[in-house]
Amino acid sequence: MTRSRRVFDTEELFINAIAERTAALSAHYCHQRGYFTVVLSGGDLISWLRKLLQPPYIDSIEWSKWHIFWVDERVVPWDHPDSNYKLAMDGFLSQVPIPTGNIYPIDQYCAAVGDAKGAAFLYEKCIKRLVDRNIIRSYKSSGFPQFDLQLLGMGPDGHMASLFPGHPHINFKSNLVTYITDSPKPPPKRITFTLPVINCSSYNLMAIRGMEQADAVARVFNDDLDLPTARLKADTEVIWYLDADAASKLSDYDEE
Ligand SMILES: O=C1O[C@H](COP(=O)(O)O)[C@@H](O)[C@H](O)[C@H]1O
Repeated sequence: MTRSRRVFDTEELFINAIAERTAALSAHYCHQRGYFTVVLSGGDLISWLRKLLQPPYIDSIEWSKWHIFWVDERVVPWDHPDSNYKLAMDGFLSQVPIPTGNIYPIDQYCAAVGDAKGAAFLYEKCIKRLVDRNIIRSYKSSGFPQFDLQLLGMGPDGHMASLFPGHPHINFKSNLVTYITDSPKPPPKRITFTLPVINCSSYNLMAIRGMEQADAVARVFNDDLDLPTARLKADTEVIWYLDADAASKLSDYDEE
């Protein structure tokens, strides 16, 4: 596995780099397999995908081959303002021609009634079904899902997906998807990929901007394993895209 890190001076350069890398990986996997499996997170990440909605990307990407998943989801109705699915639909997915059947939100009924356990169970089942159909690759024949690209963000406390510092679920290994009902960041009910699934991904792109994240970024690069984000790996490459504020407490970095 390689780990690369780039620091960008402007938001424009930062979002251009996300679009460029995503489009390059899309071209690679669409050509190689006929599918591109993309895992989204919530938060600021979605607005940073906006370059993909513009030329040249909007016209050149083979959107019909994309399959969309969520690394974590808040267990709220699909149309709730806290829903990561709604965030992605409103800000990105509704504006690209990805077939509806290739978009995999959490179960609508579980979301509506707030059944976190049921939502995690059904999401795991959905992922396994797609591994069986060979839409999601299987990690080195282990049966574990291997996504092509996960687009991730980090909270100021160092959480990624819905894996929070100090919570035992960071060590869960027996499920692909787990759930919590006591998230320190609202809303409390969430489902999340477990760490082994996150770290199986071929590429993990972690995008972080802002001064609020600077302490956690410095701790991550000092390998402070109390922070879930410090445990991020990938099968091929972990790509860190930061802005100057987020990188400001690192001892060394190259600005672009
Ligand atoms: O609650 C969540 O937070 C993280 C980080 O969000 P950010 O806005 O600080 O980047 C996000 O990655 C996750 O998907 C979301 O559910």
